[in-house]
Amino acid sequence: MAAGSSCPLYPASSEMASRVLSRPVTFVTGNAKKLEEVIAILGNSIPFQSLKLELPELQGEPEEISKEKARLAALEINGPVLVEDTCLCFNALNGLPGPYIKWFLQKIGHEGLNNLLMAYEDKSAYALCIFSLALGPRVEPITFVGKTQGKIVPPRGPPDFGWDPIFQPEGYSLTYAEMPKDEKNKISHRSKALASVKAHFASADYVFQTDKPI
Ligand SMILES: O=c1nc[nH]c2c1ncn2[C@H]1C[C@H](O)[C@@H](COP(=O)(O)OP(=O)(O)OP(=O)(O)O)O1
Ligand SMILES: [Mg+2]
Repeated sequence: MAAGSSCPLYPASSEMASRVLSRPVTFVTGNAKKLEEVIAILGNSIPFQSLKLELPELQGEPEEISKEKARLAALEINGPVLVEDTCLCFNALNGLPGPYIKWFLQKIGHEGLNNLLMAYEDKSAYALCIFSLALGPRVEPITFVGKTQGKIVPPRGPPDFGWDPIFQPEGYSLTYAEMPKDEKNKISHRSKALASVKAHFASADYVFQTDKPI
């Protein structure tokens, strides 16, 4: 879903409806696994490049955290950027750990996350991905949200990406970690959000001046 904002772009000429971006969008993340998935899901649909950068993250509501990341990234890059923030939300805990999942995972691991739900019958959870696109440093970011419902289970599958081993999406008997990558990428929070990003680019009619030096 795109929470709208006006586009700041400058038309190439007054007659042209297309919007010209000075260069391809830079996807900024410090997480190589996220980047792998974004590359696999986007394919050639949007011209983009990537930059590995650890951005400071606000505390607060997921959408604001993601937007603020985009603002900081756009300032850093001085151009169009795409970032995302991912949450893992436990229904029994009213959505926590949510955006703080990275720190929970780091400190208490898969077992600790399961233990958080020990006192509750309700093990349901959802994975939430919020992409923010900022077309430049002075432009309000636009957000795109993807959500996948599931439940928290004892870890199964390779532990190579975050909380994948403990998240079993609804309607599946495998955890994200046990699924073949292309299967996860069909149903994941990230692919749902990226479907909206792609739709936005398909309808926005941007023109990329890829010949310009960065
Ligand atoms: O599909 C996923 N499957 C499993 N784990 C995942 C997934 N997506 C993010 N994760 C992990 C990474 C981090 O521990 C936390 C989100 O935190 P988040 O701030 O969004 O990611 P990050 O700091 O690793 O990268 P970034 O530089 O883009 O902020 O959940
Ligand atoms: Mg982060």
